[in-house]
Amino acid sequence: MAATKALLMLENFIDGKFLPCNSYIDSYDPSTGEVYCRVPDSGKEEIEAAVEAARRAFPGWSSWSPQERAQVLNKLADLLEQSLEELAQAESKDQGKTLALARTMDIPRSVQNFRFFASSILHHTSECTQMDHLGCMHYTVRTPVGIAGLISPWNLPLYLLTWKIAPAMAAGNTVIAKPSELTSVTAWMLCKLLDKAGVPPGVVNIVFGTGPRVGEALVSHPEVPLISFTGSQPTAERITQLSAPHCKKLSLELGGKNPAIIFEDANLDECIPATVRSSFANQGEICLCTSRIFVQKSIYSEFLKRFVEATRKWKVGVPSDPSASMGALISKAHLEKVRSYVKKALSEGARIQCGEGVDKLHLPARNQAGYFMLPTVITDIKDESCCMKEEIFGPVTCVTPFDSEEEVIQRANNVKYGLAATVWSRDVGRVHRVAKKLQSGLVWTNCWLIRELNLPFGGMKSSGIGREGVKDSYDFFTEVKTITVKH
Ligand SMILES: NC(=O)c1ccc[n+]([C@@H]2O[C@H](COP(=O)([O-])OP(=O)(O)OC[C@H]3O[C@@H](n4cnc5c(N)ncnc54)[C@H](O)[C@@H]3O)[C@@H](O)[C@H]2O)c1
Ligand SMILES: N/C(=C/C=C\C=O)C(=O)O
Repeated sequence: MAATKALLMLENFIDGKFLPCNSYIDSYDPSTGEVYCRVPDSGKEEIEAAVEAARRAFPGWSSWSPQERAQVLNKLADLLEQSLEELAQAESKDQGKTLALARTMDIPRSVQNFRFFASSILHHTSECTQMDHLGCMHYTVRTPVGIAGLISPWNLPLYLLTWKIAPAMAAGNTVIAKPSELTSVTAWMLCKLLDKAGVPPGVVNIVFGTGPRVGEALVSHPEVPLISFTGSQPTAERITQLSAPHCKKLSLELGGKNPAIIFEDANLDECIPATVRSSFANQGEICLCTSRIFVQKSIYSEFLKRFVEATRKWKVGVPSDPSASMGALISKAHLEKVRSYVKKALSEGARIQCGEGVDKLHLPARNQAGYFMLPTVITDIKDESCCMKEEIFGPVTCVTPFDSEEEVIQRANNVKYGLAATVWSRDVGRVHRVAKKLQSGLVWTNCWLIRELNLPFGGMKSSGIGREGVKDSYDFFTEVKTITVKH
């Protein structure tokens, strides 16, 4: 009889202790489609216990100096760095991304998040004004909000969880975090490092489970005054409804339908590989990924030919394969959702230049049930198509020609999202001019995904509310008070 593999059993981490749950959710290895892990299916009871722990820990943690808190965050960064390989293996297995990407992006950025906010918390300044004629001075002070509710998505699990935990802790808040139930393993591994880093019990509590059950229990709890959420717009709408009665502070980092605008003077030797990467990195499961490519008409044919050739070299493989550029999508349901957009495009008369339904996917036998899909390029698609309007969040990108700068700006802006964009041109005046006119919170010119953590990150329109970054996260995770002194 074939030996059944022992399942990895996660536990909630509350008040510095790992606690079992009375029900669990199956979690799958996207590269094989097999259940390999079980995640606690927590609810109100677990949130109540986490709130009690976080409440109890808050007076102590918030009274620590920024220097003392920074020391703990730096120790945590060191411990994460020492566990990089183990964490990368776990992230790759849990999310389906290549091991190479987990090693070079996800885990190093998680380390950087703790180091970055450990440093920045030491350098914030407050404001002061004087009214000499009234014998008054005014100054601001910032204090931690209290218990921070953090909800993160499945595409960059530890990277985006730590992007919230680090600033919340640095500012003196205690934390209740709920990672995605689809990718909970590295959050659980993080919990195993907290005590060794010197994090007092109750400062960081991680409760696992589904959005509607434990997520909503967290969002609607009256003692959690703020929610930092990264995920989809429909979920954000639900969170906004639930938190409204409590007038909670909300940070909402949502989806995108990000354009790449390629002018005829672009350096195609640089632009094409960068735009393949911006379209298909992490299986296209990055909120900043390019999903609409506008190419000036005079170079459209050359660009398309070279872009399709380069896309066909973007290898889909088993995540542990060092030659793979892309791994498996997160779930069977998500794979079917992404495929349905390609079918829809075909039904509208669009052309599939490469990928889904055109080229053949080659995988080992044990991975045939994995959630793999080829990077897919769609052309001859109308701007009104759902493939050009809706976030697909998979390895699918659309290429379409344009004539003038004015036309392409209008078309690029003509979606409900406003998260990121790339602009490719050697004309420096043009890149500045176009970047300013694009309705995006982030614009990369002649590059993609060079992240400056000091500056605001986030989107406009339906891509979210608020920003994250050194000042923006500090402002979000603190309350400001203006004090007037009459002398
Ligand atoms: N702007 C960004 O920085 C950014 C980054 C990554 C992902 N995203 C977006 O996230 C989406 C993909 O991630 P996803 O599928 O995990 O999103 P999702 O909204 O389904 O889930 C995100 C998180 O919210 C939780 N959740 C779901 N329903 C909830 C509810 N009713 N109450 C409370 N919590 C709930 C989930 O369990 C998960 O932890 C895409 O739209 C992508 O663009 C945005
Ligand atoms: N918040 C960030 C998100 C990046 C990609 C999301 O899918 C970041 O880079 O800081």
